Amino acid sequence: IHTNIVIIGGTGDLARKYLWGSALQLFVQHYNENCTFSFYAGARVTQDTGHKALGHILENVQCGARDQKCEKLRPTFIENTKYVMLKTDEQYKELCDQFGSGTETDENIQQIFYLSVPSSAYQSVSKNIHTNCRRDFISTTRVVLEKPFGHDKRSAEVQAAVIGQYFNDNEVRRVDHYLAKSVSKQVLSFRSVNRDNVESLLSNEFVDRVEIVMKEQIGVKGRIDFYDQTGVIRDVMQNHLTELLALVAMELPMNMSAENIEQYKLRLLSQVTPVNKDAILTGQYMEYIKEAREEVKNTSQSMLTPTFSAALLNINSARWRRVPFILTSGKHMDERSSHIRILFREREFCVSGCVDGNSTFTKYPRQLVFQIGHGHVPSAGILVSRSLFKPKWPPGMNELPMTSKDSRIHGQSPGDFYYAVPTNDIPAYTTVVSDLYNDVRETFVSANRMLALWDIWDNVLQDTQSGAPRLYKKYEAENLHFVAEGMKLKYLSEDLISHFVQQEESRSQHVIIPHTFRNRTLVCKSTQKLLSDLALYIYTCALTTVKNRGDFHLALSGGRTPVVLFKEIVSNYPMFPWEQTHIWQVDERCASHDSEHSNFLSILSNLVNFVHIPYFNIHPMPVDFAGKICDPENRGDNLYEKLINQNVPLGIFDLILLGLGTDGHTASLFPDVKQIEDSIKFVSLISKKDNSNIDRMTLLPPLINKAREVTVLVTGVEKFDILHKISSINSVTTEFPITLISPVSGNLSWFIDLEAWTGYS
Ligand SMILES: O=C1O[C@H](COP(=O)(O)O)[C@@H](O)[C@H](O)[C@H]1O
Repeated sequence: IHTNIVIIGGTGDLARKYLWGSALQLFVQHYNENCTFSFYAGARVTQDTGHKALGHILENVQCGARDQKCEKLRPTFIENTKYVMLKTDEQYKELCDQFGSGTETDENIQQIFYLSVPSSAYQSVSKNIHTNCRRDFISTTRVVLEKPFGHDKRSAEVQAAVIGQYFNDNEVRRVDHYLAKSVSKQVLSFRSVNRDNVESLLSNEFVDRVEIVMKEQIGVKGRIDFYDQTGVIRDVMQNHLTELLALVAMELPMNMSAENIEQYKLRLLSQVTPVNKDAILTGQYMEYIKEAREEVKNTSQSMLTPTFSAALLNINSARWRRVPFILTSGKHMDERSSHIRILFREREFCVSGCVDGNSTFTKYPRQLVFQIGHGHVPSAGILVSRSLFKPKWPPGMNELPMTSKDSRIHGQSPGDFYYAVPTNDIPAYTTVVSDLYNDVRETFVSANRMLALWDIWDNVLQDTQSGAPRLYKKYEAENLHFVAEGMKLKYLSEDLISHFVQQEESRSQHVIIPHTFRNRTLVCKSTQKLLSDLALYIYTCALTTVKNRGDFHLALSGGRTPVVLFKEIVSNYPMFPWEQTHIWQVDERCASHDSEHSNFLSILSNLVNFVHIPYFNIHPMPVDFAGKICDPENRGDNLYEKLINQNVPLGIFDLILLGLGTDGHTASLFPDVKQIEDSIKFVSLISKKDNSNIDRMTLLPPLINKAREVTVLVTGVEKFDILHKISSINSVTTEFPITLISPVSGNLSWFIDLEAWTGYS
């Protein structure tokens, strides 16, 4: 077998820190004359720059102490590792053309592409691989993806669908490196060899609570931009911690095949009740906002980013009902520890001679701990309270006496535990790469599981985005102690720090963002995040509409705001179904199409010119008849109405993009203009002049309100006042024409940036 491993993003951080070292280990483990490898680091920088960067990385990829086999093979590994510039189709093709050369028999060539690149690049990289690297002689193709797998369920589905255009499920591997940690790997084996003791104990009859913890001492300085979009919930709780929960809580199959394990995990995840806003707390370390100011332009989102969270999860099954699973994770915590701690209820009561350490009586608490990483133990391993039961250890675990400089470990003295550690504590990424090669499926997250994980967290993410997290001091997070009351979590003490910091820095105005505005959906985020969400919304709507109805009729407004949105769509969605999309105009100025005032010119030069859309799918408003601009005799408005009736089924647009003026106008429906009340017509000329003193043509409310989706994009501080005014008007008034917009059976979604929402830039 010859295996080609391409690490795309091969000179980046993850590759430098973990992947190349793991690749060397893989090579040392498997290389022989029948099992050969070529490694490639792919990136967008030039051959020369990339080659130097890779050389530098490989110099630092070293063997373990006294690993002679590795020392001997390391030079061959380096010889077989090359840098390739991967930017264009040709470069991908040239790379993959090399895969077939050599002495191997044709059917024994594998290709593995590790995408160590931002997830926004997954689509274009996947397309390049699919287009240029599919060959008959390749027996196996794998693409490896790192999280984030979307930022909510919907985007995760879109990401999966996009990747699914190029690779089938069997070819895709999604990495959660917590599944590859040596102790995580032993959880099911431990449960299995102790089936008789443990399985009967793991239930609501005996378990008081389960704590799943990932505390880190590092912060996120240098990564604020990423972290503002992620926060601790998306970064680790939705994936690592919930995966750990599944490992301890799933039913244990008799036959531990990969398929069974997957099915049992999916069943368990479907029984976890989606996290509710009362069952989650968030915090932020105090320096975060300062770091954000140095790293990102707009910090209005940063104020809301959680760097700590605690959540109470419930499993709706006979085995686990009413047992609280408490998940906690934070940056800049007092210690580094990741563990699953199962605490059992007390059922025995001491009466005499019960002093700790002196008595043979059961010690409190009784617990089973999977120490996944760090903590106060000498090394990651499994701990069982001696008073619980004497465990058997699965193959690959070594029992050790517990020694520790700390007098208490998880609340017990070290000697009170049975303790075992993995014989080989292999770094997580070494296991990831090895399991990738050996096709060990349990280490990776299937598409179904990824979506099941989102089902648990999807709803609550919106809620946690709207309130400012409680502030805490670095390494001293006493302010975050919390209490579980029924199904709710509450902080134990008053929030004194936030109050103090607000006074000090007049920091935040505690932005409250509800789910709705004027009784319709509200999405409110930093400008960039908002634009990318709206672009994704339009893309998803286009895909679904094309799938269900064949054509996608999109009506676009003019003005400056949509221009940035067009750019977002053009650069992020090369697979947008333009062939099936029809572009219509919401409104137009009475000016020739090559005039700087023309909305059509703006749509043309910022969108249409960058995409492959059939010419006859573009429908400009007819304002210019051989130089006669908006001449009433030409009846351009009637003509456009007719065109719409002929081309848009039932005159129902699939999506209309609107904006909002500071005076409350939308489309070219200006305040108190008589035509905007016309209840018969769909399109009209508007004689009211705006600042530029130019007449307009516009779609009218009866037509707009028939649409399936209407989105109103509102950005910038100058929109704060008008939003405030219309927020409390429930009636329809021509004083604020936006109030006339209310789709009859379609959706109306407000996309408002934080500047417009708060009035602060
Ligand atoms: O996935 C992630 O994990 C790391 C922590 O990993 P560990 O193996 O050192 O426990 C975390 O720092 C990072 O934010 C997160 O994306």
